[in-house]
Amino acid sequence: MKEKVNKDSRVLALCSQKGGVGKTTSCVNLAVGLARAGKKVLVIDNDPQGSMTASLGYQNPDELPVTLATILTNVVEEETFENDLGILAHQEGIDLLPANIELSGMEVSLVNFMSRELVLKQYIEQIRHEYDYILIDCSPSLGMLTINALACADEVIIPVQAAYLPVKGLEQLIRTIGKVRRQLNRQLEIGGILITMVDNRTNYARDISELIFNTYGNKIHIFQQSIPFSVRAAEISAEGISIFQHDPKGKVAEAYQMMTQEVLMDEK
Ligand SMILES: Nc1ncnc2c1ncn2[C@@H]1O[C@H](COP(=O)(O)OP(=O)(O)OP(=O)(O)O)[C@@H](O)[C@H]1O
Ligand SMILES: [Mg+2]
Repeated sequence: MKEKVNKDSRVLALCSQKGGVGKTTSCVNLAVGLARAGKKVLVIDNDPQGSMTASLGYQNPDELPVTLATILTNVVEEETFENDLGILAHQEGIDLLPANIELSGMEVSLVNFMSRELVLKQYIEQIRHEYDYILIDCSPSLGMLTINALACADEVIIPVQAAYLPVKGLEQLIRTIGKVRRQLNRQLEIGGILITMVDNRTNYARDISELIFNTYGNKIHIFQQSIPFSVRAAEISAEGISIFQHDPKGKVAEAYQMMTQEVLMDEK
């Protein structure tokens, strides 16, 4: 049977060099949100910490024999491989390409490779027809792995934690995205800033949200729906499931559901 060619697949990278802002949590919940809306979704763990891999139930990522590092090595060495190599199926209907500490070696070994920024892109081009959405969870750095994600993404989603002044870090990230757009990937767009961990009881969180809207609102899309702070969100990584299964009636599930709708509305 001929495979369905999906020309409209979207590749979204969740990216911020600031650590702990909710990239992985948002990647997991957006992915499951999209799957619940009937989309075929692959998440790629592009972080040697393997946090998303652990969050999706593989608590010891270092024991996994085939990961993103295997795939990238195959691409570099021009080995042919099956599209489903290394893909794990999660109980909530999404596919996962896991990562572990082995990926940190790629950061170095890619440097000597000729098309070092386009290694992940080669893989994505091989598999993207099989998915509606491919989500890439980046590590908190702007190193070679993150550049690889930006070089193959259609859009970047930038989670920003509503608890500190993000302006400086954001400027650097936006500059990097501009550079990648000019030099490597003319399609790249900023899909939006997602404000996370909002504690509505504090004025501070409200001030930060307002500041982000005032500073960037006229040039970058900011998701209308922000993600509230809740210990329920922090619990999911230990459970290996999304917020939709862990606390389906809670405010975080509702927020990710609404945010997912915003992503779906942007489909071209
Ligand atoms: N809405 C939320 N409310 C409360 N805690 C949250 C929320 N979202 C995420 N967390 C917790 O905050 C921490 C950081 O979140 P997460 O791992 O998603 O961030 P990250 O940007 O991927 O981090 P890193 O930069 O290390 O990859 C985690 O312990 C997570 O469980
Ligand atoms: Mg993370």
